[in-house]
Amino acid sequence: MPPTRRAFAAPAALIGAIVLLLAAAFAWAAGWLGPKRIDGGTIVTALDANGGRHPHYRRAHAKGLCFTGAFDATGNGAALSEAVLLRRGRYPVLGRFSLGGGNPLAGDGRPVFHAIALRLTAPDGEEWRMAMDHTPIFPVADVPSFVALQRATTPDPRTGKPDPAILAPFIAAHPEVKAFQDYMAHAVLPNSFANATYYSINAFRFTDSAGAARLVRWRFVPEAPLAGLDLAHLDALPRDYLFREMVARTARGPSRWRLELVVANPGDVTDKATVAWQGPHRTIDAGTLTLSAVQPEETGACRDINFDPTILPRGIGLSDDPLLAARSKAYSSSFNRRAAEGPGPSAIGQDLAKETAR
Ligand code: HEM
Repeated sequence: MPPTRRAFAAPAALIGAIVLLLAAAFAWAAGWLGPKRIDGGTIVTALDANGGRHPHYRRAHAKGLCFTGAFDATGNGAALSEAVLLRRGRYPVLGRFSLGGGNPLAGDGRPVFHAIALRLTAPDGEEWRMAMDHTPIFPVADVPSFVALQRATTPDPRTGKPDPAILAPFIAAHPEVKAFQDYMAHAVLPNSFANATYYSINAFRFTDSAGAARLVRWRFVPEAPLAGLDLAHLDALPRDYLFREMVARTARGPSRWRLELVVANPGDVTDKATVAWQGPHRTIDAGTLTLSAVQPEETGACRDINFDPTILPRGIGLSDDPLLAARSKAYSSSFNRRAAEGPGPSAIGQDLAKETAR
């Protein structure tokens, strides 16, 4: 019996649906559908526009100082992660202190991130790279908001300050920024790189040797007691005060921090860097970071490296926080630009060179 028209219509509709589905899948994979992805170059161009373009330097945290030291792991971190670097032992550390902002010669008296970047290396060459700020939270939680924040806070050339006509609508559309503003308004701005607590801010997924996974944020807590800069007279601070203080302090002896791993409680927000974890948490003392020597970027090993926080050892992985992937591509774009431009002289290196020439 010849097939009816109806019998032909059914497979034709099915084939049509499959073709549509494939076309949609292709469009999604190509980034034509779904949430618009922002590439690293766009993020870095927004940073350049905000801070003024400073070729040769990091597009954020441009002013820095290298250091070397060691991490002595207690072994307690093995309860959360199978990472070799959390097993009891001593591991070499390369690090970099920096201040937020894209101007490598800006003064130190600014209410900006005081920051540390670390690379811990295991005997088999495995690495754990981190970049941390002195605040437990970040102003925004996703990449479009980060780019919008750069645009909204770009100084107006006429006043040197953000244009209120652009900033006000941004703040209104981003109520999450308020938590960070409140934190900065009340927090102590450390008067030394050595007495700041440095926070991972983003959560990471730790997996132990039995395969159990937990979400963790961490912080490096200083041995040196916290003291603050005088917020009312930041302008009066000598240009390289914080960096020189660290050079002088290290000549007198090492600085130390305890690494605390903080495990998320059920219900903690783990995909938004704008939200702090409140109340008691299981906290593990994972070891001590000891800084023993500092070097200007010209002679240290921290300048020509990308402290991409997604370079992680086995046993530590990414959480669902979208900032992590964004950071990786932005750091990479910044690194590629500055690597192609060649390095420039650092603030503290210029100072030391002048002093030794005298
Ligand atoms: C979407 C969010 C973020 C973007 C787009 C971003 C962007 C950047 C860029 C472009 C650099 C320069 C990288 C290089 O040239 O090597 C940088 C450096 C840095 N960032 Fe971020 N960042 C973000 C979030 C964060 C967060 C949440 C933290 C703190 C937990 C942080 C801490 C740092 C530190 C410490 C450095 C300096 C690293 C070094 O010394 O090499 N950033 N950031």
